[in-house]
Amino acid sequence: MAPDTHPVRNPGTALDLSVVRGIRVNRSAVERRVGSLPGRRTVKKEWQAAWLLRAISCMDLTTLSGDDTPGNVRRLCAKAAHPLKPELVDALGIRDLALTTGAVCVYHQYVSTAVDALRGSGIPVAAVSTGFPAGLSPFEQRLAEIHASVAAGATEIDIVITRAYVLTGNWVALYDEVRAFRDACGDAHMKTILGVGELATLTNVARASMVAMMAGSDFIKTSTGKEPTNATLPVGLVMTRMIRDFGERTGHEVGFKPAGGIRTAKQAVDWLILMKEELGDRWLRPHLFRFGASGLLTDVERQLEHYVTGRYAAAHRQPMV
Ligand SMILES: O=C[C@H](O)COP(=O)(O)O
Repeated sequence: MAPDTHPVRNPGTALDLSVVRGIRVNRSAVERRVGSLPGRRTVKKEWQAAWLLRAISCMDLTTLSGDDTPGNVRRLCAKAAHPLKPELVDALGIRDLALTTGAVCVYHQYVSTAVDALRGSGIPVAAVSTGFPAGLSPFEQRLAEIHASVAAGATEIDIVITRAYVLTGNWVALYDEVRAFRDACGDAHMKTILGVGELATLTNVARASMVAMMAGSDFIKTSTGKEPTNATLPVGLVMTRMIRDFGERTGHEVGFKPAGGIRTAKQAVDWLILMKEELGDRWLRPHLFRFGASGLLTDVERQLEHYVTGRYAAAHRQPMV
């Protein structure tokens, strides 16, 4: 299944400060709602495999390590194109699906390596950009980084915001920054990383989400994977409620990408349940939902193997991606 292309983009709106300042989040209500989610939709065994295949198709298979090499990136791309072992594909009866991950996500340095490795596969390359992960390099340098990654063939750009703008309530500066990044992206789709673990409150997360969408983000993304706290379900609930709210106000659909610390098939299913409950089935497809994850595919493959054979593969037989 070649990843869905993004049919429509979010053009954004003017910054509406009265909307942004009017947003307040009640943490205990959020926690109650998150606590009720697992009981709402038990995923039956036979459906579990289908949900895990969906998780693969929505995965930005990621490597963002200081020791990345061209060889690692090429191996990651091969895995993205063929995420499951051929014998597992046959046992699941999904050869015709031609399943791939949603994208491969790398540092700028490896965009051209990934583009070459994925040529002909239809799998997009996403680049983390704008001084990832802290986002504190000079502004012109951050813009230049976007231009360079787009020129190298990235069709998705994951930008990071200046967290200080959120922490000081400088919504105009945040809007202008994200808008400038969006302009620099051109036709590349932009995912805006909020760095939620550094935003102090859920109200800040909600307001930053709204400003990022007003400024034209195609996706909002929780984390870089480098903050002390990354993707959590309460934060996910707040961000998806903002996506719903923005959609109701403007008619624009914005995607969601939880990232950082998502390593198990069970976590993946929890996130898919959240999306289905909060935003509906349209947000279970790669044009509106992605996992940002470096290690998740390993466990998903392991669980699918268990589903098929009734036992787990020995750890040494499970390739690390
Ligand atoms: O954007 C993706 C994240 O950096 C991945 O984080 P992870 O390595 O914890 O899965």
